[in-house]
Amino acid sequence: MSPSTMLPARVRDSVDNLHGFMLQTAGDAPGAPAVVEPGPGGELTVVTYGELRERVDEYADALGALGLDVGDRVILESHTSSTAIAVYLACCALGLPFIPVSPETPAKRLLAIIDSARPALYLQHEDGGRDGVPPGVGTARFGPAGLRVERAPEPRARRRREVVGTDPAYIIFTSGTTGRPKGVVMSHRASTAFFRAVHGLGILRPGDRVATASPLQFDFALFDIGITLGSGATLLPIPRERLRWPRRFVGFLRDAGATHVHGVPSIWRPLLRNEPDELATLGLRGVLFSGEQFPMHELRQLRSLAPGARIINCYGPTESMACSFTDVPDPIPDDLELLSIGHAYPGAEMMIADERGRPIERPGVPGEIYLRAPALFSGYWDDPETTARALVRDPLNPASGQIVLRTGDLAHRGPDGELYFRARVDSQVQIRGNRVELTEVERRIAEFPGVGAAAVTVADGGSADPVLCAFVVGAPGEGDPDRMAVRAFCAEALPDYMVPSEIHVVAELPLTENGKVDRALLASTR
Ligand SMILES: Nc1ncnc2c1ncn2[C@@H]1O[C@H](COS(=O)(=O)NC(=O)C[C@H](N)c2cccc(Br)c2)[C@@H](O)[C@H]1O
Repeated sequence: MSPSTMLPARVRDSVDNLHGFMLQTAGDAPGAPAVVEPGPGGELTVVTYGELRERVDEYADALGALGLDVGDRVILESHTSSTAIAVYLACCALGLPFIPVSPETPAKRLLAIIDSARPALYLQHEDGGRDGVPPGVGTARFGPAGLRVERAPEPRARRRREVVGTDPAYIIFTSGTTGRPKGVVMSHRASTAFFRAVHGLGILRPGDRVATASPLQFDFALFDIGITLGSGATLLPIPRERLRWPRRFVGFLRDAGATHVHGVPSIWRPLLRNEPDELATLGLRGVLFSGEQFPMHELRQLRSLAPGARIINCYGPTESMACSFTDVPDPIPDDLELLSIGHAYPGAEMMIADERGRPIERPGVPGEIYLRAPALFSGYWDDPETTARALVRDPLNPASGQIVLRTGDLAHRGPDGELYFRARVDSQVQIRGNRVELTEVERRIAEFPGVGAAAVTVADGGSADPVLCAFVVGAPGEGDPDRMAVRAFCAEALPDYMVPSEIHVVAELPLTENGKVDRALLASTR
């Protein structure tokens, strides 16, 4: 059933669209809880699927009245919330590509995104603090009372009639290495195909309560929204300020009755260090992590504090949403040094190939991961050259016209064909003429008994070779690791050019907006 807008229906139930996919439960069980979030007074309130659908219809009517055309972009500045989800699904129903940004996004970066995406409308919360949105972009505020337009979008020609499955559903702007933001465009067909395939893995079911830790501008958040609502489960957006206070983080999980926690590995570091006993009493049934490797000591500790929980290692770039979901073994074998990223989700396939695109079959030989899947991004916004480097002809059958994704990640195959992530292709450096994978050095340092997590960067060595710098935090419950002992531990297993010249013990590792370890910042602060 499409929203009751004044316009003729733009989306038919038979056409792939995230709106229909995520609200099917609203039809089956309107009374089921969709989102649990702090209300105006801070107390936890429940928004049911039926209430969510009503909000979506209200926002679709309000947005529909602005005369926007299919394909006109809408930027939403918000944390994850039932209102943000209602705006997101209303945009899907009207074919308005959704661009999420978080309130923490710096003004300069936001202006770069606006300059690139040329949105029709900029939406922020009723009491959002953003100003200075350039003229030419409509502005409005949303809240429980609905939508309030401040500056109407410019009138535009209406060329489109229906939302088509290959139309963009959302655009995620990631911080491109060149500093110019890269917009990853994902279509309705790709994202619904992905969620349908992943649904078969049985990660969630109705009644599960999923605490989501990622900011809205990270596709991890859109994944959590999609897989939770698509499974008829309940989403618990973790208030941002709680993530930084372990006791309040655990308190939220307990008060909201979380059964599952989804987030990048780094969200666990403060909890494991400061509130292990509280964590152990939560009775979590599932943990899903993605975005970076989970340091082995920390993962072992989490495993012991959530006995019986299904812990899933989810690997994949935003350009594909994800490639694989691999269960962490329970128990984790003592001699396990490297987590597998397994095989692609059902209906997709990962293969590895060398620099010249020749497939690699032999176990242990590293190569770049290529993904064959129905759920690939449409391309980078307004950047055909970079797109052509990522969406390439199938190396196995170039003549076929099939397009596969070059992930930019290095991996090798294990004995049963399962993959092991090694590094980003662009994170390899040359030290004294030797190729060094920074991730390999990090992994070795993180094996040292007293180290909880490590990050390795290269600092410009001036005229000489780049200098390997390691930043380490102590293992939970341990003091500062002995730097000389760490260095000796590296020298036992790594060639001398891979032994860090500098080892800095830090209280914590700095994180990016998306919660990953911020290596660029570490490299610049040495
Ligand atoms: N599990 C791992 N082990 C190791 N290295 C990982 C893992 N997952 C990623 N990465 C790295 O992060 C890169 C990608 O970064 S990204 O584009 O910001 N996307 C992400 O991080 C998040 C990713 N889209 C995602 C998040 C949640 C659910 C789904 Br479904 C998909 C990958 O190319 C890898 O280099």
